[in-house]
Amino acid sequence: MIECQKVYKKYEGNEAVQSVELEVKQGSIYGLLGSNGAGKTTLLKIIAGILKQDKGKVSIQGAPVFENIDIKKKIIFMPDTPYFFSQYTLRQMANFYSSIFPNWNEERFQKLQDIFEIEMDKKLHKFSKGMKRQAAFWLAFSTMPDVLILDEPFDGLDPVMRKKIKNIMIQDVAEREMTVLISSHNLREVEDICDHVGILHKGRIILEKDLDDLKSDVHKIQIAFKNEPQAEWLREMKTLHYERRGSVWLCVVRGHETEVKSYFEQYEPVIFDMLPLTLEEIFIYEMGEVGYAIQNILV
Ligand SMILES: Nc1ncnc2c1ncn2[C@@H]1O[C@H](COP(=O)(O)OP(=O)(O)OP(=O)(O)O)[C@@H](O)[C@H]1O
Repeated sequence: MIECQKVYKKYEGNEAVQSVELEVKQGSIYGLLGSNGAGKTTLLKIIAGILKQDKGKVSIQGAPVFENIDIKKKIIFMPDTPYFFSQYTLRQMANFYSSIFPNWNEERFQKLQDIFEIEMDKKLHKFSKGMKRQAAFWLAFSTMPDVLILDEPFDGLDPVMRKKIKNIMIQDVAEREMTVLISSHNLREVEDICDHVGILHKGRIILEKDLDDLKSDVHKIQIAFKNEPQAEWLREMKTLHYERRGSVWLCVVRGHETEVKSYFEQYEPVIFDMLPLTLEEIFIYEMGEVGYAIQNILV
């Protein structure tokens, strides 16, 4: 659905996006994570066809996006600061959107009044930051987009509104296979809705994973023995981390659950617990392995 091949963009000597390969499948929600200045906005604008890459290919539904009006009618790009015509009300903005987006759904727009807490006939520039964000989502959802590209979309929204918006998004993904690409510098903000995540660091994707694979593949083990095994007992395991707390070992290992279990059970432990890892822990261990600090996206 969304495909980037070796995408590169430079601003006056600053290589903002470097050889990025990225694929977002139809009906998937992809979280693009990265610290400030990582290149997220630049990449999203390239994908949305607002900026042109210097090198590489970008396509949506198999077609290049830049200057492609037909594709752009099916995409919504929501910038980190929503933009509206300065003197317009939400109703007037809606009329404008309906003239541009052929799939505009007036019935849905009316229905969403029950969700969003903003007045339709008040000028948008008088709204607070969070209300403007609500208005942007209201308009976006009413265009029935095939692809939603969101730059830091939850900034300024209260927790209740975040939840409501995430629910509508998930519903659209489930019911009509909408594809979503969300940038964020905060893993916790997006981990409950994304099925894929990619981490952008200094213009490069340094990690890309399916979240279910990630969660099912990494395990935290607490283990203790009556008779301690030989010093190199963990050598056969793909170990991301281990430490000893008194007589109990804490190990983070990668592998299939059954294989991991049978490996540890051969040592006949007196304590053996497999504990779930939070996504945050998985990232810390994974990234530790490739040698990058990612504290910024885990705040
Ligand atoms: N218009 C521009 N002209 C020159 N350099 C730019 C421009 N826009 C972005 N950059 C640079 O490109 C790099 C990537 O910026 P970008 O805005 O894409 O990062 P980001 O990951 O979205 O950051 P943030 O999380 O802070 O919004 C940064 O070093 C930035 O200074």
